[in-house]
Amino acid sequence: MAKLKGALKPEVKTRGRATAAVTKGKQTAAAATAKAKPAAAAGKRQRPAGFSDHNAGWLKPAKKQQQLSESDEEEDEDAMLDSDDEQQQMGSSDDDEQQMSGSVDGSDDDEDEEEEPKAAAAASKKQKQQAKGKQQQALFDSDGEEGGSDADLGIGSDDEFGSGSLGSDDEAGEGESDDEGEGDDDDSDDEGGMSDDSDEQLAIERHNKLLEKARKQQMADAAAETRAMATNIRGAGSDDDDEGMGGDYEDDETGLGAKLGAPAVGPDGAVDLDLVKRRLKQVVGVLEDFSSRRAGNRSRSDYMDQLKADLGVYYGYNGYLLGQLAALFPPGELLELCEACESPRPITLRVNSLKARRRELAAALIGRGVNLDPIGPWSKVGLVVYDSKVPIGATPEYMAGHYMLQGASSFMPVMALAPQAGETVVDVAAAPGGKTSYIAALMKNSGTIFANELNPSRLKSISANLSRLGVTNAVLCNYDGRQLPSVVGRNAVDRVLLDAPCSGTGVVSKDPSVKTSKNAADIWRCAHLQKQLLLAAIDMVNANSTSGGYIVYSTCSMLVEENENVINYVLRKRHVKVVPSGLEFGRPGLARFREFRFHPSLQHARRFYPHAHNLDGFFVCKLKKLSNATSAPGTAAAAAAAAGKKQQQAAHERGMDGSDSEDDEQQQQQQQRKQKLQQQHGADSSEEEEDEDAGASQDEPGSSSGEGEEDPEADADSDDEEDEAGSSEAAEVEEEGPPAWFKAEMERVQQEQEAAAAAAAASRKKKKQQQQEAGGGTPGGEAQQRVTPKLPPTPNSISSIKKKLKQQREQQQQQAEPQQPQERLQPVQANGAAAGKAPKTPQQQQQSTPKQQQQQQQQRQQKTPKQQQHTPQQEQQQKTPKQQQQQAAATPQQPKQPKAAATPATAPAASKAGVGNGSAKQGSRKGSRTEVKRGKKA
Ligand SMILES: C[S@@+](CC[C@H](N)C(=O)[O-])C[C@H]1O[C@@H](n2cnc3c(N)ncnc32)[C@H](O)[C@@H]1O
Repeated sequence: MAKLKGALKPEVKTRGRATAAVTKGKQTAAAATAKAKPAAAAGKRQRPAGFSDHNAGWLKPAKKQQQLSESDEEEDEDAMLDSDDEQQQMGSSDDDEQQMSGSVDGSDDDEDEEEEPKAAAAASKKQKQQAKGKQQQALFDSDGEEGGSDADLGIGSDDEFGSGSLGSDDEAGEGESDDEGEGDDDDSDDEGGMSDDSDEQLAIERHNKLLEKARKQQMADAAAETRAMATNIRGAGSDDDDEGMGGDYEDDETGLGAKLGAPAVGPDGAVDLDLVKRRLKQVVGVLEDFSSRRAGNRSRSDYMDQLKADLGVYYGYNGYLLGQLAALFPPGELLELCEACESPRPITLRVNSLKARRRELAAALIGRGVNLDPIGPWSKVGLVVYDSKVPIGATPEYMAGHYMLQGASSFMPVMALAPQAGETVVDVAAAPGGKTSYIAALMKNSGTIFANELNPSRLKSISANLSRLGVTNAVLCNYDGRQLPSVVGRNAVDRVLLDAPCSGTGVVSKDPSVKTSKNAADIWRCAHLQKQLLLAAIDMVNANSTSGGYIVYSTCSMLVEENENVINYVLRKRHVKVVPSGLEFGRPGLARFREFRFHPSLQHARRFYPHAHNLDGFFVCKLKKLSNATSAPGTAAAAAAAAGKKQQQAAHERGMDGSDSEDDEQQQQQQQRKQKLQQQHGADSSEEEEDEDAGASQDEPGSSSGEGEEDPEADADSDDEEDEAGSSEAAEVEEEGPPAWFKAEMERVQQEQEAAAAAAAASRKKKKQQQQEAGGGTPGGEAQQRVTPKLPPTPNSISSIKKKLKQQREQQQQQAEPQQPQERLQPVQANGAAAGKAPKTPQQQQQSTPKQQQQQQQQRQQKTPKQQQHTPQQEQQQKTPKQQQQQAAATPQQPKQPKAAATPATAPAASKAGVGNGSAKQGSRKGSRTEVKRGKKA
């Protein structure tokens, strides 16, 4: 078995510098042996984590560009996500874990030796690539648009280099002056090492395999060294103990390289990072097989404490962040994550489909010496750049706006948002505009994008990027995102993207200061702002949008407080639900974390990790707005109102049917429990059952979601979820339509109307009696009795309320107005025809009092055939809650229905117009409209 130090060793030494005095002794040896070290044997194992790609034949790296085939044409159209890839990616961590614990057994030695020559070249390549990490980064950092100084080096302005972090927004401007991109020439010979491999394997896959192999070898070396060291210490000659922490070392912590709790120092008394690394791996091995490998009576927390301490020393994280990450990942993965965060993610670009096609752009760039591949089958517009002979942010194609330098993870939120042509979309936190421009491309430059950014100094980066990329449908705004609803409007847009400012814990590789600079207070501050921004984002979206009604929330943080907990918060505050994002890979969001219990639908959210997906740490969650109500059904106020109303109803019904008090109590308890659940809504409920109950309150019938158009699978998922969770709340939402507060207001208005109508009826009755007493009865009065429609039993609708209101007003008018004999006949005559009733004889008409005639007119108008086609419920459903609200507000002063109703001022005009010629066309506008309609019907 090769006993050489891994290719990553020099990198390891570099890492430790910040936090420890480094023992230098072994570094040279590590560096010297690294080139001879077989970094990897490609292709014989399961695919490593990283980009997956089924487009291997699509384009070859630079040296193979002549092999470009016309069959590639279809790729852009047909690239499909392959879930197998995800399985492989997800499964890769298991694979890694096996290697971690099993690498000491040397089972892969033969394979290593066979592939050594090729792998050595690859390792050398890898080393150079790592050394060039800064060079690569500089390709992108040279950003004239964001304050970069060197125009020669490109003008890429990329969200990767824009800061998502609070308080460090200007990091985007830190572009390094870089002409090192040219230095890539030197490495071109090495590319053969990569391209010699099977054509079936993409370079990125090979790259990952090499990485993985190197890591595995490094672990094997470390284990061997550990054994050797332990052997030396113990004075025993055997180094055959492959059991690591098990076997001989069970009671001897020297197997760790350093005892638990002891500083890992070398002979010179300085911290020995090699020793730290070895202990890290050994401790991980023990923790993954704790019962058989722990030493003596050491507890798990002893090992965990050691793990965190060593991670802190080795990688430079502070205790707070390590605690958070350790709660998120099992030990082996935590180590992988820390390791992955030490190297930059692949450089990627997004083809601007407004100006270019991927295949053509790729060919052009390859021609300039850019070594690239499609990013993966999950994107039709992404390219991954391995290296380049030219500054990738300064090519003619870049200048012409054919592409945007953009981290692969930043594709995800826009893909989840899935903006449609012609929509109105808000990008709440837009600088430097990477996602905005992608949105514009998906919308084909149609509709409107409000691209907002708080930091004025970052506005120019958006402006420059959008201009270069040919985006013409964006409006730049400079507001605090929390104010946007009052600027753009509430319930006014189709979709909102909130790519929120965050702690940046997912982009440590770009900003290593995050490792030490973030504490609990920072995270809390971020989360607080994120919640406010997300509420504002939701408030802008129109739930009744025919094509949209969606909000996507994303962060480049891995912390639950900034992600799932923010979503869970808004689920309680607004009437939204989590829907599948449509992203086919990424790990599911968390429904449980530490003391948190989130809504189960949070599993629809997606998490991306550097070590698992070769992407920045990222979180994406898609929400569907269910109604434009400002309070969600889950809020305390809404729950109390709903519960109170139901209790009232139940009590009323029991009063009628005589249910016993035990039922009452049970029902009350049920109500209280439901109310409590709605208030807690998962965040602090501890039982699974409660989560599910709370879940029901988030569901809605799929019919109104409109998801099917863009995400059929999402629809199916939603339906499943609704079925599972039960739909009692959903039915309530669907049936009742308007929110609770609105209905309560309607009921109040209705009660007032009914009271007024009853008073008016009593008054009428009294008057009638008086008339009868005075004149011996009036046929007109009888007629009125006959034609007055009996109002339907108070449906909870605006139209019925309006009818009642109108009726009441008419009653009042009748009582207040002086009678005008000249005009009294005309409305009745006309109305009689319009309503399809047998016209009364002149005699009958004369017998009706003006009030009665007016009443008859109004009643007939209220029951025009058109109106009769619509039930009050239908009318209600046809209006948005906002319209209903406006209508309700306007109803008492300005009843709009029926349209034909003549006001007291216009009625005489209409009457006059009808006199003599039977035509209403010469009447006033209102009157004539009414009369024309009548005329036609007649
Ligand atoms: C993650 S970055 C956005 C990256 C951008 N979406 C892209 O893809 O190019 C977050 C941005 O939010 C901005 N920001 C911070 N607080 C804000 C607030 N209250 N309102 C709006 N934007 C804010 C920051 O200046 C930063 O530019």
